[in-house]
Amino acid sequence: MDPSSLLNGLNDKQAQAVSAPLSNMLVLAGAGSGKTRVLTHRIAWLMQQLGQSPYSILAVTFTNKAAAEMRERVEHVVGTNMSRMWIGTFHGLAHRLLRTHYQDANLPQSFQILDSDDQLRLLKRILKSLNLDEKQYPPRQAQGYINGKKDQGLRPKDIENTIFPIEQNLKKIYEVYQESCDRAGLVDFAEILLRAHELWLNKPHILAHYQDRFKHILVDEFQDTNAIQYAWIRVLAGNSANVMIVGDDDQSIYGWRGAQVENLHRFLNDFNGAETIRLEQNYRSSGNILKASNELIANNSERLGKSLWTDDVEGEKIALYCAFNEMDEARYIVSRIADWQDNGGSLADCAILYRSNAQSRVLEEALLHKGLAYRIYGGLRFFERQEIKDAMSYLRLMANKDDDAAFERIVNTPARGIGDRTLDILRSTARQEQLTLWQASIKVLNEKMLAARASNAVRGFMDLIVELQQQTTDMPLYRMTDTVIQDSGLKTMYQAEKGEKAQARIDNLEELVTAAKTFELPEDLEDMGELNGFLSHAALEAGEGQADAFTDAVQLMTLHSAKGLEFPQVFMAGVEEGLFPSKMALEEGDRLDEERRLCYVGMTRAMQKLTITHAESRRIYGREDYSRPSRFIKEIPEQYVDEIRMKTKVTQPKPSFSSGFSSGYSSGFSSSQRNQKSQAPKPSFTQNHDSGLTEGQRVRHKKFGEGKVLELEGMGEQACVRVNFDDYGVKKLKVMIAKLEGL
Ligand SMILES: Nc1ncnc2c1ncn2[C@@H]1O[C@H](COP(=O)(O)OP(=O)(O)OP(=O)(O)O)[C@@H](O)[C@H]1O
Ligand SMILES: [Mg+2]
Repeated sequence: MDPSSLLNGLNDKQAQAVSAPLSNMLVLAGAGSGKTRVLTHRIAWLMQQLGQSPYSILAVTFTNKAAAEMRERVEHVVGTNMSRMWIGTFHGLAHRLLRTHYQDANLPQSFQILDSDDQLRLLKRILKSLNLDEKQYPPRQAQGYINGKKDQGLRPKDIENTIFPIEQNLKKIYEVYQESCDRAGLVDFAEILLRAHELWLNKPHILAHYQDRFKHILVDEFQDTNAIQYAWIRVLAGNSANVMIVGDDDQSIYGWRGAQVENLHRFLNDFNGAETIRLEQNYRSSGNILKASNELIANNSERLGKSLWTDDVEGEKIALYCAFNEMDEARYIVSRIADWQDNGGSLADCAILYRSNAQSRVLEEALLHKGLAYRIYGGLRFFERQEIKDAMSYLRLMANKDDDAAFERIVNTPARGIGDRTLDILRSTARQEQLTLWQASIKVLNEKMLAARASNAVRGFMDLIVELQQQTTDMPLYRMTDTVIQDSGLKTMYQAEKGEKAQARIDNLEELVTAAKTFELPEDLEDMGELNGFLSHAALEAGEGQADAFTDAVQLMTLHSAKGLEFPQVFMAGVEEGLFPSKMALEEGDRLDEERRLCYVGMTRAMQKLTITHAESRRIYGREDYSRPSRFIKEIPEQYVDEIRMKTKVTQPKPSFSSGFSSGYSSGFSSSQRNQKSQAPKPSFTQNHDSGLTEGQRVRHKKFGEGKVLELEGMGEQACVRVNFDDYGVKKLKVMIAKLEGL
């Protein structure tokens, strides 16, 4: 391919970064300046112009969604299958390493991931067992302490003893917590990274293998790496890999979770000959939005300093709407989205961003009321919902009987007469004998430590798990999931609850079967088995995968999860003192700058139109607050803002807004304000293929039986096909190997 075509559509600075000789490099630039685009093109350049194999490339992105997009974009540019390239989040990649080298990492093959909710439950139990008062040692604080230490690479033995009893006890909690995770084969999120780092340090032959392999390491959003992530990359890179990092100090928004923006400087010191390339042209936002964002962020001190310009038109001013209350705010936003849609715009072009997850409920109600489809990223994550976690816990316990977190969750769900007293006996036996709860139950039963009824109940539970496991061994994953939902009694339990909420829970359980059906285990992880693969997928990709990509829907997410994304229409809701900046940030002075960066991230997501809203009163977290507009609004010069006046109050609510959304605002806006270009939907390609297969065709596979071809990609030896098998769900197969028979 002609090298210039890879550089087409790039400015000089971008082209310089993409086509640089092999070296270490930092691309430091503001929002929307094409950092991610440079990273993607660089990967293509490495392969096409410098003859590097995808096998030698490791790319780290911030979300699984971003990873999938990047893989797709690179495949599109280079036209080959990139399955041999490793690309993912820090957690996803580290998890993959641990799965592959579980023995060297001292983990059982069936180890499971402990999410933050389960982690908290486990800690509560540990506090109790140590006789520590939850008031003096709030479980969340202990959780923060443990995760914080792990993020710094510290085990309990690495933490110095202090004379302060609280610290000593926190350390003790960490110790006991870790022992019980290790016993149960559970790793929390921070542990995944820490163990992967320890794997480098303790197993030189494994490190050598990967150092030999990954000659090229590329990391997006580097400003948000924490100490352990930095160390992991540093060790892996050794002295020979070429590392390209891209980042923006103004978008560092995870300081509260241990991210260290100093890692950008550290990189320049630690990596030989690292050069900095700065990009200054913004291609995303129209003039007013960009200038307003620049002015806002200029209020921060200690910036590396960047200037961003655009040659795009001034565009529309930022709309600022002051609502009576949160319902009026939601209604306003929704009415604007409906207008946008009426003018031919697509819903997916609209994003509503908020500071706190709790804000989403009112927005959801307003969207439902208006009949607009929406999708939530993060927050109410599918795999975090109660009923899903219940069902997954059955699967987890079937995969690994020592999984204490799963045991605790379902031992009496649905209720089967195992009360607190019985559980206390199980827990204390487990603690005294250093056993897991499952092992402790066996002992308690054998030694007849329980009254007959309790003992029958525990036995019944254990039998159920063993039976479920035996009965489903040879089933495809989705049938296994379905069987568990039915035979565990979960479905019956939720059916008995009645009401809309219960129905939603049943719908979700059914959706879980679909999720299992469409789950694809990556080829190189086949050893771990479909069940373990699915469980890890649920823990790692919670929420990101929930979206049905085919429905046009408004996107709702927190400001944090909007990082790296862009939308023609952005609404920032609840921009009020105490909410954004948050109360906590206001109390701890040094966090104000980080909130401002978060505001900058939010504003710079907007391409054509940014709307900022705040409410005079707001009911949130169960109380009513009267609030002032955020200081961030005042920091945006007036010339970029169009303040929307509320229409005169109407006493009669509009009929279509009879419930809940009946406050003052009465009509939509003049259409002159809405002449935004709408974006055409992406075309979908149906291709013919040199394999002789076509999309939509029915085929037969020796093992998986009959199914329908969903998608074909790549050519020749690399050609792959995705087939939805009637009994086994979606599988991605190499055409050469699969030997599909057309029907
Ligand atoms: N040279 C260019 N010509 C035209 N469009 C470009 C160019 N470079 C980037 N873009 C477009 O500008 C937008 C922003 O690019 P990109 O997402 O790579 O920026 P970024 O620096 O990674 O932003 P963020 O800091 O928000 O992650 C994208 O739509 C991208 O396709
Ligand atoms: Mg980016």
